[in-house]
Amino acid sequence: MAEAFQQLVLDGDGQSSTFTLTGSTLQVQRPVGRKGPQIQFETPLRQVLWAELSEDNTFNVSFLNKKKKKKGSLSLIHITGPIKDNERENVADFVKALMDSSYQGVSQRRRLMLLVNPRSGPGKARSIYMKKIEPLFRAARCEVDLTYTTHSKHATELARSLAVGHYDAIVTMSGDGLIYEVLNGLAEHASPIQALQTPITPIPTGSGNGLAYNLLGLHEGGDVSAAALNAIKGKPMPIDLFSVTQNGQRTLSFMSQCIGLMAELDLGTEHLRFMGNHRFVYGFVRGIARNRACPVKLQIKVAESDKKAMFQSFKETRARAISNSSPQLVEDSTADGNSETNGNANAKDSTSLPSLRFHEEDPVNDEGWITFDKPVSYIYAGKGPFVSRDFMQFPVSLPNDGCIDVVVQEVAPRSQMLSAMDGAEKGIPYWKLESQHYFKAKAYRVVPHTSASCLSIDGEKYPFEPYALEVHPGLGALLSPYGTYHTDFDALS
Ligand SMILES: Nc1ncnc2c1ncn2[C@@H]1O[C@H](COP(=O)(O)OP(=O)(O)OP(=O)(O)O)[C@@H](O)[C@H]1O
Repeated sequence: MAEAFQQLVLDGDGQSSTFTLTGSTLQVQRPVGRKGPQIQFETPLRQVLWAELSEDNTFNVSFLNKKKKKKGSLSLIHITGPIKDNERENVADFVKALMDSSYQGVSQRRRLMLLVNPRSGPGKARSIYMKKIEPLFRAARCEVDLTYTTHSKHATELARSLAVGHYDAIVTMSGDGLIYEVLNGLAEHASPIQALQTPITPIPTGSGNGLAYNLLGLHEGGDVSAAALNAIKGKPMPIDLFSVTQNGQRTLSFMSQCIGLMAELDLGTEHLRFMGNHRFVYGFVRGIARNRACPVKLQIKVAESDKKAMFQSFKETRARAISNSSPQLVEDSTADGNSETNGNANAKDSTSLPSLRFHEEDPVNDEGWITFDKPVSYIYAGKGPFVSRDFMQFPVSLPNDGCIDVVVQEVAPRSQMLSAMDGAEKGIPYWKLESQHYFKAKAYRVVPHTSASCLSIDGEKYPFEPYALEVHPGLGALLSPYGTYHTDFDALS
């Protein structure tokens, strides 16, 4: 265990720099120029990427510092200075203490498979990688295996033949779509259960980056440096995945499925991409103006439907996860090169995905299934509170509670539907909108009675035809600094 407090004073040309290691931060005080004023940094140890004493008596430290002006994004700082021969022992002790405490419970020199989609979002992923991410991985001495994806499904092909155990994480620079491709590639791997235990983590350069916001929260979710730091220091966090079957085809989903108004406002406005994000607002308002039902048969295997009980359980589970996983304090099972086992540990060596339990023709007679019998405006089901930066559709979602959150919006008066936009970024409709039903479910099935709508699975367009879904507890893994999603949700005051 590293000492809680340690100080290093270096006397470069008569002007001293002081490095202080407290229990949780590194403080640096050094002169700017020969006679300039002192500059001060105080950075959490989690943001220290590397420290070393080189053979030629140079002390180097690299860390990420929060810029106060630039919306609090992280920037990389290197400090280098000569030391004297007689300081070597002292400096070596300090470097060891700093490295031990900065990487407590986390393996150093992570081996990362990095997939950069140069066409994602506004098309800047390549330059963001060169300018911001590569220097950061280099500073942390990560071993990076980089591929620029060249075509659709390229990530699936690479994940399908992943060398299991070779990487500590798969990092994507794109949007949520590339994660979906990676997961479905891992699902087609010869050892899918093991392959899916390789943690995945996004660096947000796409147009939809919901997962990054769920992992890092609203403040850091859009910061590519914070996301790269999560790749370097995040801890494996098991997540539930979903099997969706349609027309005999099985795919894995990690984020959401949507039909009715909320799917139409996205997939039904693709021809309006030139409008940017305004197209979603246009699609929403158009949907409310039409205010039509999406006729479907919906059956749900319900685990919980009481909003207060779900909220209580969310608060307790979240608090437990955070206290078990405060940064720097958790054992990292990737430290020895083996990824963390998860809820499917007993199936670790299996050569196939978990078998399907709830996809039979008509499950209504089974225990726990209900049929939703009111006219439906939309169904949105998924995992992770945010489906996009400004829409918290699943406020009580937990990464591995073995459930999918299913939101069913009844057809309601237009004024009520419009009020659903109020506080949608904070999940307020969960409490306020009585016509919005919320279930924790183990499985659900949808049979459309119309062809006039859309089905979106993790943002991808699927035929608007019958499908069934079931949850696989802890089948996948992400990296997280917090052991749970970094979003909060409160009771109405
Ligand atoms: N070099 C490439 N050229 C074209 N498409 C690619 C390339 N590499 C990957 N893709 C595809 O680009 C898609 C990117 O999806 P993703 O959600 O990650 O990013 P995005 O920019 O948010 O996408 P979108 O705006 O389409 O939602 C993936 O479906 C993938 O198949």
